[in-house]
Amino acid sequence: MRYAHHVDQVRTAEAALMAALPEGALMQRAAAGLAATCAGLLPRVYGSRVLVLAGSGDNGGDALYAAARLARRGAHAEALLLDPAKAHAEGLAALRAAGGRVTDDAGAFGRADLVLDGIVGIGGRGPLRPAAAPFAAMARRGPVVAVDVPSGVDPDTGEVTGPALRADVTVCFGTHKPGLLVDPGAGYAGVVHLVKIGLDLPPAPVEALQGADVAALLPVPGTESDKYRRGVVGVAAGSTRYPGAALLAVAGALRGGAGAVRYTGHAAEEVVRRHPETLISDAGPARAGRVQAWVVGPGGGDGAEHALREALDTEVPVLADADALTELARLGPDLLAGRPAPTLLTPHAGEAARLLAGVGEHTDAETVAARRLWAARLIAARYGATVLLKGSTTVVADPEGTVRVNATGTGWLGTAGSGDVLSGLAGSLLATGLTPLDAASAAAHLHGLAGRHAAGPGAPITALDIADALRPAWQSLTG
Ligand SMILES: NC(=O)C1=CN([C@@H]2O[C@H](COP(=O)(O)OP(=O)(O)OC[C@H]3O[C@@H](n4cnc5c(N)ncnc54)[C@H](OP(=O)(O)O)[C@@H]3O)[C@@H](O)[C@H]2O)[C@@H](O)CC1
Ligand SMILES: [K+]
Repeated sequence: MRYAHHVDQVRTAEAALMAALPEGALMQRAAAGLAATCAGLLPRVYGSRVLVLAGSGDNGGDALYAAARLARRGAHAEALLLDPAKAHAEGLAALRAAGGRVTDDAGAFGRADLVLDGIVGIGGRGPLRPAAAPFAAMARRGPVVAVDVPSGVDPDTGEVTGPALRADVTVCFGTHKPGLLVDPGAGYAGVVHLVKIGLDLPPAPVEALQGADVAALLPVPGTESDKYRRGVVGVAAGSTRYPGAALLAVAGALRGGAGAVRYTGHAAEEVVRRHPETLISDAGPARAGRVQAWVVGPGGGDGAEHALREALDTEVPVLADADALTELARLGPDLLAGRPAPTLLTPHAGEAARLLAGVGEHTDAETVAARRLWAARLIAARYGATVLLKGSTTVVADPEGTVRVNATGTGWLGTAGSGDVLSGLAGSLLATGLTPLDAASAAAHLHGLAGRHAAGPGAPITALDIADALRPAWQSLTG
């Protein structure tokens, strides 16, 4: 598991630890870890050109001390001070003592074998300021290593509102920051290395499951299991106009761990032809027969409201997607109030914007994509439901405030019907007894892996390719 903490939590833990340590000890721990990572990135430290972009705070201090360590090993280290009057005095003295020097030649950026971005860290707000902004667009020769956070990325949210410095590697201290795990910020962070510095931190508000965490969640049928004990997932999807969504949701559900899939809707014939193992019910969710979770909405068309209302009237968890979300946004969160079982909503950015409009927060898909944590948390809180917000880095938020992010996805997943497979998969995991938070985060992880598996080194994929790749994706976690 990767854990991420907010800036105020880091500051509190830092203050407690600093009080117990000799002055400067924490910064030396950070600088030592940073210098070690940089040394590993350089073919050899001796003779290589290292440039520090140093801002006005301790982030610049970390970078200067790290450069001093590299200078002591023979690197040509230079520092470009963005706010010379406020540069970290002790760090600068250490760099000079080690043979490094200050430069005001911006061309050093393009010549450096490695650039340390010490412009701003957790003290940062907003985009790069004018003195640093040109570096965001400048050609580079060697890797850029962000110190703690890529400058210009909001550490708490991952929001990027203007120029920011794209890093190849980010070395963060004590804990991850949410902005390193959530896009668009995550896209600026590159590979993230954590340097532990001994902070005593509270429970993390944002976490990212790793392969082993997901493997531990996935259901394993016992020897006594039969299809009913493993869980039956109901799928109310598809319409005469959109039968394909039903096929894809069922395809995902069949590979999601439930023992059986029960389908109800207008695409029964197509579903059985393609997936003969599916149980078919003529009645809607209210009378379709026993299931442990309902998936409702993909390709639902005009019938989506009726199916949603019937599913919500049952006593089992409900996953609402696509047309069911549009209906929910129109009808408002009261529709979910008082349900005896949890609800999982799986919007893409456009549907999320509709759900937000349903609670009086008028926004658009672009804003949702740029403010993913905000959007997912707000929908979860206002609808009292768990939310899986699809897109680059999927964000899962539950109404209690826990957030999980998933980074296994690939751009190739952005293909028609991909979301239908995901909702079937997540619904299937719900039916096996996982909580909405676990079902959604495991499904997002598996779906992302399946997309990568299907796309291989890089090729367009179809939604059915993703469904077919769910089995090898699952095996790659449990094997
Ligand atoms: N916490 C820990 O456990 C440890 C922390 N450590 C390190 O300390 C770092 C935090 O240092 P910090 O508090 O001095 O703040 P920092 O990020 O350097 O910013 C300095 C000033 O920059 C300014 N500024 C704001 N936005 C800006 C922008 N967009 N572009 C340009 N400038 C901007 C703003 O000042 P302003 O100009 O607004 O007055 C702000 O006060 C942390 O990230 C880590 O590297 C480690 O050493 C050890 C353990
Ligand atoms: K930085």
